[in-house]
Amino acid sequence: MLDIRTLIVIIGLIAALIAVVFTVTWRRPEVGGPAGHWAAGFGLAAVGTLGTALRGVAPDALSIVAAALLIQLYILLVVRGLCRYTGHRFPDRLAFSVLAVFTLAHAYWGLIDPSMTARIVNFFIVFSLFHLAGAAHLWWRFPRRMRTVGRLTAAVFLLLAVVYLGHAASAVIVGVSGTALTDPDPLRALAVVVSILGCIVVAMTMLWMVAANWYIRSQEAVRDRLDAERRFRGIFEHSASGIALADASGRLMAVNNAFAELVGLSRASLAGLPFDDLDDPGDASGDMETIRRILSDEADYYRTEKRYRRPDGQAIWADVTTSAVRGDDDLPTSYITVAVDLQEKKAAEAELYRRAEGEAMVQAISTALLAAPYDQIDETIKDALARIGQAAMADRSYIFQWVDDDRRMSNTHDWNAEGVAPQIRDLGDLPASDFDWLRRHLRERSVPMIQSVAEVANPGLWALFKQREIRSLLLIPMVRDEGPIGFLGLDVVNGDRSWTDSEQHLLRIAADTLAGALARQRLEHELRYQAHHDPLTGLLNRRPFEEALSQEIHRLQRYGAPVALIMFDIDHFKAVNDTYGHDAGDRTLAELAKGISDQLRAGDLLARWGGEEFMILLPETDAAGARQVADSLRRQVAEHAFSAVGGLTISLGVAQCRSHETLEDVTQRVDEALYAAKRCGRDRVMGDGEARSR
Ligand SMILES: Nc1nc2c(ncn2[C@@H]2O[C@H](COP(=O)(O)OP(=O)(O)OP(=O)(O)O)[C@@H](O)[C@H]2O)c(=O)[nH]1
Repeated sequence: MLDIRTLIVIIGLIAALIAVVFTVTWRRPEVGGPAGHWAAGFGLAAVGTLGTALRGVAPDALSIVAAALLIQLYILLVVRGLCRYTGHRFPDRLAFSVLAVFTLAHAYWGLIDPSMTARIVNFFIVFSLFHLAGAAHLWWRFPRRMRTVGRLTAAVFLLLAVVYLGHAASAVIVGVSGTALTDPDPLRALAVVVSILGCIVVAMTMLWMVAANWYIRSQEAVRDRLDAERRFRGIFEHSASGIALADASGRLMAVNNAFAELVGLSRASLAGLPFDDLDDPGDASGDMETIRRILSDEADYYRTEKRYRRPDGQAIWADVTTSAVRGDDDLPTSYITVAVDLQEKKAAEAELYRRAEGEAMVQAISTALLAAPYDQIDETIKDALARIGQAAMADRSYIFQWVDDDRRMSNTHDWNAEGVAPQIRDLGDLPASDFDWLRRHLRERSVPMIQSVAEVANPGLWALFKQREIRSLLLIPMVRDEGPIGFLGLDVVNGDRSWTDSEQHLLRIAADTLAGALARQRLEHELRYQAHHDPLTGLLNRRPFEEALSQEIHRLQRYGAPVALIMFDIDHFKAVNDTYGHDAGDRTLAELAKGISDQLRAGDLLARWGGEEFMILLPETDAAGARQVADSLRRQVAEHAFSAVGGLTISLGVAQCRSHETLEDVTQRVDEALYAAKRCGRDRVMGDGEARSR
């Protein structure tokens, strides 16, 4: 059997051990300050209990006083820690003043009035009052949100106060009934009571701490959830990204403003809408299958780039991340989609792509135009216009050039998208004065871009564009060193369109390339003209005439089509020169060429053969027909009064080509006929047969 004092010592030691273990191990950082207070409280409780136990070992009034003091201090600190933790102000000065008074009272009764009854009564009453005050405080003054804990603790305090009062009452009764208080048994009984009470307090406090800890945790969980919800709501409402919550069936439950803005619908109209109704019909994204996998916990999230379709038909690119929203059992119940608007990125990508395509287009057309032979320049320009029109997303691309010494404007080349009516036939010859407004632009090398014809203020222009069903247009000057030669035009008839600076830059390069090709064409045309024409009379010269004659001989040989030649020259032209001067002779030659040329049919070809000799090619004509023509010409010349020299005559030789002969053969025969006409007296026509017979 254990001695009762040994038992008390053991209980006290266990309590002290619990306190030390608690002090060392219980360091939850989130509890912080209160843990320290509680640990200190436990330490004091242990010491108090030990003190009480020692009192049992060595009965002494001082040890009871010390124990009482320590236990009260412990309770005070526990309540104070709790108050600090809950943010409630603890009346430090008042509490410690009361404690000091009670301690002095203990000291007085313990030391000065050693009456045990007085000490015991005093001890229990003070203890009881202290707990009553604590209970009242916890009951009424505890923070509202922890009221349950406060009132639970108050109830414990109240219970303890009642117990202490009971003890005080029993001590009085024992004292009154004359029990010898010096009897070791009542003292031992008292020591046991005190130590047991100490242990009860420790145990209750531990219980209370566990309950408080649980309560705090649950409060923290609620608070965390509320915080998380508040944070989520803040992110949801103010996020620049679109956020949409949808239930397991794919119907939208909530969307934020950014999402509503992204898809072009109001938040109210989006609620309850099937999420996939917003998808662009052109995208078979297979979202629902992936979402099914997320909802059945087979995938965490998925991210993709997809298009939503706005009510106005515009497709909007978005970077979309979809993940599951989990319920209390941690299983996916719905899903959340975060959509980041990619329009700018996609537009930049498209712009880069278009620029690269535009550069490739410009490169290709400049190579093709540079390499194009003279007779294919027009075709190559048309191909280039097709490429330019398609790259610039226009419905029509065309070239206008100033012609006739800038007096007229002509639409010389065009390309029209499928289904777009060509305009070139009506625009081949326009007065340049209609384009004065344009000339101003071109002179300044500015690009007149009309994004929407509806904005055009000039009524004449507006009517012109309207008549041609033009909605937007861009005109780019084509300028050479010598000045503007025309412009490259782009029309849009199926909607409004604007061209970015970089597009305009590329189109300017394309227009310069086209201008270069046109200039080369003009130059070559000029050189060819000069090479093929006689500058004095403007007639073809000998070489191209021979080419034409060869072709006719070929036709004759192949199809038997008759062809005849007339060769003529002015009679005594030397005398004309000598009499009137060389210049007058020149003017006379030009006048004769014009007069003869006016008399000929459209298919006939007049050329200056050399000196004052001319040759006429008469396709589909036999010798008799040629002779008739020659006679008529001779007569008209003879009757004509030349401005510089007056009357003149010409001699003419006629020959019909034979199918087996060469160009040299036939020209020689016609030359012989002319020679015969000269020999026979001039101012006459001679056939080659006649020439030989003479
Ligand atoms: N003004 C001028 N005279 C030219 C031109 N080409 C040739 N002639 C002249 O034409 C004359 C031709 O003289 P001829 O060959 O003797 O012939 P013709 O005087 O006309 O005598 P027939 O032909 O025999 O009637 C020469 O005096 C040339 O100088 C030209 O381009 N301009």
